[in-house]
Amino acid sequence: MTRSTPSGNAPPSRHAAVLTIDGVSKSYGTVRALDDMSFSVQPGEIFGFVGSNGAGKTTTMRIALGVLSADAGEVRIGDRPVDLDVRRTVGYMPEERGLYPKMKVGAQLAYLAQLHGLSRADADVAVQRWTERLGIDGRVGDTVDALSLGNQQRVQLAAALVHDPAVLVLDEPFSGLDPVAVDVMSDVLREKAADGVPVIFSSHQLELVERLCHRVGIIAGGRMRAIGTVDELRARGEAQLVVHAPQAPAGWASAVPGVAAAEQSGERTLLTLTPGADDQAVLAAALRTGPVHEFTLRRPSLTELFREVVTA
Ligand SMILES: Nc1ncnc2c1ncn2[C@@H]1O[C@H](COP(=O)(O)OP(=O)(O)OP(=O)(O)O)[C@@H](O)[C@H]1O
Repeated sequence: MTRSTPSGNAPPSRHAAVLTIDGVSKSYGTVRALDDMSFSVQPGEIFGFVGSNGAGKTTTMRIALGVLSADAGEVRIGDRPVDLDVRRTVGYMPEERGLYPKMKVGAQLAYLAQLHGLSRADADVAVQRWTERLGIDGRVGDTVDALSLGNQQRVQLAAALVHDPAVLVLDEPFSGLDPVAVDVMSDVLREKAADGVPVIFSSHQLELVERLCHRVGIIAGGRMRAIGTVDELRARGEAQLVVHAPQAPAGWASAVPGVAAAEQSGERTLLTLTPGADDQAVLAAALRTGPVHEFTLRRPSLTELFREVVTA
């Protein structure tokens, strides 16, 4: 029996494609929406794309799908530029949504699956599978406009998934979903990623992004301002310490080396450290004032980092 090794000689699966945005620029008239945007999303990676309103997220995603052309730069899936054939392998959820309101849910999903190359029989199986998974199997006979907005969004996600895409590009897929639907959507994205699909989605729900994404890109003014795992990004932010030293006199920390700022609140002090500061020296200084009941390193949340990055 022959068996391929994990690192081995097996042919790459059809999902093993990197999504690469390479030096993409785009202007609408005089508005420069994207300015030399570059990043890539690996197979199996969930990439969160965050930025203020108008930062360029939708423009990037539309160019990634090939529905909008770039002025400069290129998008590739694997080593292939995005053309019509490659587009059919992408599952896309547009921000403006794109369903036919008067068409029945089941028929519409089957039609979209066939547009992406599935046979009628395979399309029916996929529609059954994804409507069940997304909790809308009871609505397949209804027209889209008879559904609530959240359920329309579930249909929209089903539309992005019915053809078993090799890449998922989702523009604000979580907006307007109830907490149960958020959980279902999150599970689906994790499953697709575990199956080797590169997943990119934009969102303003930063706690969700922090929880779900392997890596995050923060964009502002059409440029990538920060990119990395959440831990990497948080490590770049200012380190802060919460110190509970009840006998410490006011101003005890101001002369401690490595302390850039100190803010006293009752018996606790919030210290902002200079880069590379020795927290153990700070602990020793705190202990010289008496007992220390709490000494906690605090890193900024993604929301705090976001504010820092987009206002810089
Ligand atoms: N069709 C268009 N015509 C003119 N300007 C546009 C067009 N589409 C987008 N823009 C401009 O390009 C910039 C980027 O917009 P884009 O929609 O990509 O941002 P976004 O990050 O998706 O924002 P949001 O979070 O609000 O959805 C903005 O300044 C926007 O006004």
